[in-house]
Amino acid sequence: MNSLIKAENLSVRHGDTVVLSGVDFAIRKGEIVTVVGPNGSGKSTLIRALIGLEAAATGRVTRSPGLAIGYVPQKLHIDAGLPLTVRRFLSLPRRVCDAAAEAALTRTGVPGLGTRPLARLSGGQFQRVLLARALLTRPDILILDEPTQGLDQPGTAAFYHLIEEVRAETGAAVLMVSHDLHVVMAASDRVVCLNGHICCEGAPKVVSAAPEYRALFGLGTGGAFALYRHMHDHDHEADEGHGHDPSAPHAAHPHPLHGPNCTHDHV
Ligand SMILES: Nc1ncnc2c1ncn2[C@@H]1O[C@H](COP(=O)(O)OP(=O)(O)OP(=O)(O)O)[C@@H](O)[C@H]1O
Repeated sequence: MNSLIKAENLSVRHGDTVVLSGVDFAIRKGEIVTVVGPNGSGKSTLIRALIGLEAAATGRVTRSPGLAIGYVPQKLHIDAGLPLTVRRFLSLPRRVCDAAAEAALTRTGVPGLGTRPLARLSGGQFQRVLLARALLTRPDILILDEPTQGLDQPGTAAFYHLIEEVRAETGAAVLMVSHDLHVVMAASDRVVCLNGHICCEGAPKVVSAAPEYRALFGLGTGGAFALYRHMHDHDHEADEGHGHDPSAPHAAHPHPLHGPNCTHDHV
C-alpha cells in the first residue's frame, strides 16, 4: 500500500447526524496535507476517524501496518492541580531519555522548560510541548489538529517553518487541520477543503481558485495568500535539504531527535 492512511467512501455519524459523508482521502510518505473548512465542518472528526478514534458508519479506513502516528489533538485539558512536569509528560506513554527530551524541546523552540509544571505553561508553550512529544514518537506521520492555536503571528509562521523542516529532515508525512488559511496555502503540498464532504482538493493554487473554496472562504485572504505564495515559489533545491519533493530520499538528513546520546536518563 503506497498510502500511509487511506479512507474510502468514509461516512461518520454522531448520533443521528451524519457529520461526514463519502470521503475519499489518502496521504503518502513525505506529504504535507492540510484540511480546511468552516467550524463544525467535520475536520476533527475526519482526523479522529483516520486515526481510528471514531468509527466509520460506512466505508473504511486503512492504515499501513506498524504506522507510527504522532498526534496532537485539538484539545487537551490539563487539570491545574496536576503535579506533572513537562519532562515527565514527554515520557508519556513511552519513556524517553533526558537528552532526547531536551533536544525535542529545543527543536520546538522551548528549551529548558523540562522542570516547569505542565499546567502552568502559556498556550503557545503548551502547543510546542505537544509537538515535542509527538516528535519523540519518531512518527511516520504527524497529525496536528489546529496546532497553532495560542501562538502569535510570528510564532505561527515559525511553527509552519518547523513543520517543513521536520518533514524535510525525517521524511514524515504531516496532516494538519488549520484555520490559518494564508499560511496553510504556503506550507502545504495539498489542501483538502471540507464541509461535511470534500468540496475540493488539490494543490494550494488549484484549491484557492476553486469556486467551492471561494464560496466558503471568499477572497478575504487573497492578498496575503498571493504574498505567501510568491515567497514559497522559489526553488528549494538551493535550500540545503528543504526540498519539497516528497519522494526525494531523506537518508542524508539525520533525524533531528535521534542525534543526542542518551546516557543520562533521569525518568
Ligand atoms: N462527540 C460528539 N458527539 C456529538 N456530536 C459531535 C461530537 N463531536 C463533534 N460533533 C459534531 O460534529 C460536527 C463536526 O465537528 P468537528 O469537531 O469534526 O468539526 P470541526 O470542523 O473540527 O470544527 P472546528 O473548526 O470548530 O474545530 C459538529 O456539528 C459537532 O457539533
